[in-house]
Amino acid sequence: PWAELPENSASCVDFKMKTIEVDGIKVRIQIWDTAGQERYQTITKQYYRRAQGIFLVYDISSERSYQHIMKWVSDVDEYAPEGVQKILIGNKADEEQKRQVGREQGQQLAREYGMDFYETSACTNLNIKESFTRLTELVLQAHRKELDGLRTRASNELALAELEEEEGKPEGPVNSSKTCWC
Ligand SMILES: Nc1nc2c(ncn2[C@@H]2O[C@H](COP(=O)(O)OP(=O)(O)OP(=O)(O)O)[C@@H](O)[C@H]2O)c(=O)[nH]1
Repeated sequence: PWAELPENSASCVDFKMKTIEVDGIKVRIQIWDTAGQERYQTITKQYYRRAQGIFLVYDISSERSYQHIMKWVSDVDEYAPEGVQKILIGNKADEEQKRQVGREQGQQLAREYGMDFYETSACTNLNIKESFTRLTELVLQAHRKELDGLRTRASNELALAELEEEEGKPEGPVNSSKTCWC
């Protein structure tokens, strides 16, 4: 993937790979952490295009970061693929004494956008594994649906082609030697 990186992206995109287990299956995930600052957005938006799952993250100790989520959602809607899976994250849950955004506010916003919601902490590891596993699960589910749809369509088309072939066949020897009953 490095060959496809836009120029100057080193300072605004961090990349990691990780293997996690979902439903007993080992899944290797690529994690792209894009910078939040406005000045990098021409570059970072280009990464949405190939995303399958996205975490929209605010900081529970910053009302401003929470207000920004609407803007992130509209960017994601504009630049990410249609079936992209999204989860809302309220990070820094360990900073209870500095909290400016209530847990219910997070839940409410997530409900409005039809997303799952977690409060996390990168310091205490709260819900880190859970949220990554959930997002991976959602991505796998979405792809399974897509695959099932393709499979159904393919088998319908095959059945239709067989039917057409059958109907198009010239009448066989049994019919051609049929006695006339009239
Ligand atoms: N207490 C606490 N601090 C955190 C947590 N997560 C990140 N931080 C701190 O918050 C600061 C910003 O973290 P970053 O990971 O740089 O945040 P970011 O959203 O990636 O920043 P940009 O993408 O560059 O805008 C750092 O000082 C981190 O140590 C957390 O869960 N709890």
